[in-house]
Amino acid sequence: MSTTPVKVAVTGAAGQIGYSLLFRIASGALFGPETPVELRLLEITPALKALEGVVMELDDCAFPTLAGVEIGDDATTIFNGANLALLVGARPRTKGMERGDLLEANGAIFTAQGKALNEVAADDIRIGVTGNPANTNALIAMHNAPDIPQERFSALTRLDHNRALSQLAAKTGARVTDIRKMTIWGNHSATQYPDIFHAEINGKNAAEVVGDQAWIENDFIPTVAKRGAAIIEARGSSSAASAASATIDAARNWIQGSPEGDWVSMAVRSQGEYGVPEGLIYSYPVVTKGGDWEIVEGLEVDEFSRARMDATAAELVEERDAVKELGLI
Ligand SMILES: NC(=O)C1=CN([C@@H]2O[C@H](COP(=O)(O)OP(=O)(O)OC[C@H]3O[C@@H](n4cnc5c(N)ncnc54)[C@H](O)[C@@H]3O)[C@@H](O)[C@H]2O)C=CC1
Ligand SMILES: O=C([O-])CC(=O)C(=O)O
Repeated sequence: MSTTPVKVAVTGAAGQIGYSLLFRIASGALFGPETPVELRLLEITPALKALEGVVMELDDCAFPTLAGVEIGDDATTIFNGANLALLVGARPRTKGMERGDLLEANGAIFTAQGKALNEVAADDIRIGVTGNPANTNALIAMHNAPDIPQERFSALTRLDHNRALSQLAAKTGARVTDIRKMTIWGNHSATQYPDIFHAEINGKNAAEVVGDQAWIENDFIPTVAKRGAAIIEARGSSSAASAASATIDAARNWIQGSPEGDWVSMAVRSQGEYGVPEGLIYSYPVVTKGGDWEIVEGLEVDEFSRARMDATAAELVEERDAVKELGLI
């Protein structure tokens, strides 16, 4: 085992997703059995006691890969020297809260955390944002960390990607491992566009294998895009274990690379690829290697896809303009 632990900061560590995520990171699911991990856990002050309980449980697992845990409510202390920051904690929308209020509350969190990361994170920092509205929270953090290269920020659409794989597998009888080149375009919201027109099932075009445009339009796309709401409806609270699993998948592929001959979906800073306004954090098909990502370019986009890619971009433009108006970026 190597001796220098990787420092992984997790925010919202006492929350639902945290409760699944921390144990998997500590057990080696992210960096493998040979790499020790130090967890640095950020919470708001009232949640620190609950977080102490979670740390007691982490201790009780006696994970061979867990080299240490630090907890606290000060971002500058917790992010100090972090190599990877998973920003999960966010302010949920509560009754009577307008969209603007939500953006403002989260704006304050991601402004402060962006600044702290800028100040104290390690030079090789990678930042994955899970907390909603994930794309715009990532945008705010990125703008508040001017010394960190913009490509080090991404927002989580891997859960949507995994949901899409699972729905397509169920429809066609394939295994998820038979499917490649799934794409989620745009925002982690109901406007996202899960696209199977470039996907392959055992090397054959997925849309052709399905052969049912009505299913794609009326079933597949809305099921994937509204899955978060369906889980809340059924479970009484939002996806947590699957969100934690996707957070791990996304970070692991980012650092260790996407599978040969395949790609993954990540929301990353647009430089105008596929006609998306520059500067948005927009989900694209990406190939990753050694902590870097590259957008898969040159895919053909028909009218059906274009309309959906534009609609989700328009929503992100609205969110960006709202946070700009609030002076957050
Ligand atoms: N991108 C995605 O695919 C998904 C995103 N989410 C989002 O992830 C976020 C977390 O979800 P849950 O764990 O279920 O929520 P939760 O409410 O159980 O936990 C959130 C935690 O964040 C903490 N927190 C709030 N402000 C903080 C701050 N300034 N610094 C550090 N911690 C802070 C809270 O105290 C709480 O413990 C939510 O915004 C949720 O909407 C959830 C599922 C999927
Ligand atoms: O809406 C939420 O908080 C949950 C969410 O993002 C999802 O499950 O995709």
